Amino acid sequence: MNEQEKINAALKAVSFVKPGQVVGLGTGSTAYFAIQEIGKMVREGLEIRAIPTSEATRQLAEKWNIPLTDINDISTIDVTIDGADEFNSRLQLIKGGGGALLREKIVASITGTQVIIADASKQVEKLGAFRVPIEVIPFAANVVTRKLSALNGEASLRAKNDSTYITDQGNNILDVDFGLIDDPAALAKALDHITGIVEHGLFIDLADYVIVGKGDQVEIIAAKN
Ligand SMILES: O=C[C@H](O)[C@H](O)[C@H](O)COP(=O)(O)O
Repeated sequence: MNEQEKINAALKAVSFVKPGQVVGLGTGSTAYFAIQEIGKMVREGLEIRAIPTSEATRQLAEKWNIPLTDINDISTIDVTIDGADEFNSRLQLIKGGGGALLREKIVASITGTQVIIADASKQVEKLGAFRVPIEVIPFAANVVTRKLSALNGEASLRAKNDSTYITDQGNNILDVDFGLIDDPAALAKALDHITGIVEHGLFIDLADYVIVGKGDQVEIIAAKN
């Protein structure tokens, strides 16, 4: 994990933001730098409306006086800048380490240009060293845990400060070890069909670009369509 790589990726990503756009604001320690930079651009006169992907990001955006809008009042988001926990060469992602995957995926699903920013440690050949975060309704946590073991997934209920972790939607997170994942798209489809899962952290065909900081360089990787 390299802070300067995160900063460099974030500074590159904000060049995707243009005046008048609706902008999705991601969550996490990498998105933090992009939000801060967008805040400075707003202070210098950039006019945008933004949609935060978590309550933490909402607070950060408010601190920077970034104008916010309600996702229910718009039909598309022009560009979203967000982080990731892992990405592979097909720009498939694991997200949700910070618990924000549900709003992040909703935002990504209506975003025209999804820009992921990361330091070099996030780039992997196969996804899965980072456990897949899965948001579940509390009522179903054990039901889903048992169904996941049928998919060779070992689930742990996320905790924070000795209590069960609660998402912005009042749900829980299972962090699931599937080992290294041979076919993330197939696993994502299987997870889509488990009742009780609200959403999972496998992001398939959602990233248009990954901007990765590598030392003092920045690499922009575009999705192959
Ligand atoms: O739930 C959190 C998000 O998916 C984050 O974008 C992801 O965990 C990466 O966070 P960070 O940039 O702090 O590594």
